[in-house]
Amino acid sequence: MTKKQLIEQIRLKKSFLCIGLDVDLDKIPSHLKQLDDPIFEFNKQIIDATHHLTVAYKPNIAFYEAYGIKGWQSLEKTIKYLNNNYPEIFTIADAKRGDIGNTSTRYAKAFFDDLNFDSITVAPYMGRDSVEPFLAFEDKFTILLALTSNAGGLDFQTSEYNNEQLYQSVLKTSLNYKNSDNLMYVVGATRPDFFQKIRKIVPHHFLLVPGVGAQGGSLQEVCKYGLTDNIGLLVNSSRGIIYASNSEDFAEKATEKALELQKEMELLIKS
Ligand SMILES: O=c1ccn([C@@H]2O[C@H](COP(=O)(O)O)[C@@H](O)[C@H]2O)c(=O)[nH]1
Repeated sequence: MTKKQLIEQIRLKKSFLCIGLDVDLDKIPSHLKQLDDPIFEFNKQIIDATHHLTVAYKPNIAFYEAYGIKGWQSLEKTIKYLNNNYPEIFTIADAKRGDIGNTSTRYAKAFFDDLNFDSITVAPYMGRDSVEPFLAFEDKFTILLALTSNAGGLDFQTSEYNNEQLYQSVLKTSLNYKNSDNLMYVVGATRPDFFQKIRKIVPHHFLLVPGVGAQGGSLQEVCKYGLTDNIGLLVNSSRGIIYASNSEDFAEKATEKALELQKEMELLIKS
């Protein structure tokens, strides 16, 4: 998918919502657990119930790897289901990869070529040659961790380094990477005070913003400085939507939660 197509979808749906598919078998409704592939069935029903309200889905790969080969098969079925039935949806593999160049290339092939995700999250710590192999893929996006939502994110990301904080250095340095137009950045919704500074460095790049919902981040606060003329945000909620109920009505309840966020987004886009 191109950035232009993503922006068109945001404008069409009046939504910059990303729904996280972080499936935990201990949390899904019990009636699904008797099925052959409960993870895929859960995802399918969540996707069918929410696709009109969201522009992106973000399976966090850890939730699939945790179930071994069966989990990986559920992931494959989920991304195929999305690509076949809702090709307009932007897909994010939240895998947080990155390694020496030839290994990064293999990660990129796995997620972009084999699984056909539109984007992947990547850790910036190993630098240019660990990130550029992902950026080499046309119409695919590399979402670099900049300032994460978790408490420990401040252990290193705000440390001073060459008279600036490490996350600022990640943003500035990565803008010089080859194909840096293919970059997006992860910035936690729990860090609203940083958005103004971040937008000074990356005024046009998309930010993937997790931390609304279960982690307590505020959509309004994120949008105050995060929104751009082309929206420039994908705001993620995982548990707050997919586990709104653990009964037979889980998909309806997910629709209700997604609709609440979409309506809030619609107002913010207008204002
Ligand atoms: O800084 C980060 C980076 C990634 N995440 C991931 O996003 C979702 C958030 O889930 P919620 O249930 O909405 O809290 C999850 O997959 C995280 O691993 C993040 O939270 N913060």
